[in-house]
Amino acid sequence: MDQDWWTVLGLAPAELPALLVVEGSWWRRDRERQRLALLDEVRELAAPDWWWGRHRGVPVVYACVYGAARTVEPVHVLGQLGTPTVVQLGSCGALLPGLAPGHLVVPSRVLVAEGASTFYGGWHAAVPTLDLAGRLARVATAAGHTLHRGTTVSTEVLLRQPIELVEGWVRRGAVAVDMESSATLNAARWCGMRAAALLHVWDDVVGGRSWTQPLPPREAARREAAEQAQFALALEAALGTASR
Ligand SMILES: O=P(O)(O)O[C@H]1O[C@H](CO)[C@@H](O)[C@H]1O
Ligand SMILES: O=c1cc[nH]c(=O)[nH]1
Repeated sequence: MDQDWWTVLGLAPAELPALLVVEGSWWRRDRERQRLALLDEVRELAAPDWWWGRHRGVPVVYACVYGAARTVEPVHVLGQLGTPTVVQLGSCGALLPGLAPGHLVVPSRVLVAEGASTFYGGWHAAVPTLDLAGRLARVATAAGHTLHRGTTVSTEVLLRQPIELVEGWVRRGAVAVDMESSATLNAARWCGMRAAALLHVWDDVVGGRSWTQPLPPREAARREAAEQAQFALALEAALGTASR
């Protein structure tokens, strides 16, 4: 271990989380309110924005950390402490017609277009743990969500996605773009964790509909419902607990 992270975090070994859930979102306070409602005994660790709690008695950490550089931090630390599993949540932009707002995506492979992965030995792509990705896909489908599996890409910056860049991602087979998944998967492999991602579709990158444009009410409601559902699906898939 590269530091005494127990002391740094203010965490006791008996409290070791069985699961880390990381999420990328601009709306950190909203996500925390929504996600932490499913946990008991919630407290913020000494690392700001890293929340510890119990789900059905099982210790879990939730951190809404935006972008590759931040998402690798809780993975790096909790992975070294012995947390076995991490699930990445967040939104993604569609690179393929047919991915509509509120659909869910479980990446089967994630292209690296961010800067954090190389520090963890990941250069071109990252892969999730097969059985965890499979479980996420199964619980999402069983809950009635429209689910896509395939290659995605994780990029470094949100506001600069010129068409030449996007076309390159599409040529390499990516169906959606987010900003964290490849970094989380590569950092998880570095510290020996099982890892997978569950994203919800927001914008249509190829079609030119930005996430800044309001969606029609029905699509907006479907997107919000998918976003809301993601955390319970992750808990169920990773811990085997049905959502309450
Ligand atoms: O970081 P990811 O999950 O890619 O999400 C990013 O994309 C969203 C907009 O589509 C923003 O909320 C931002 O957090
Ligand atoms: O990186 C991202 C994430 C969501 N939507 C996008 O267009 N890009």
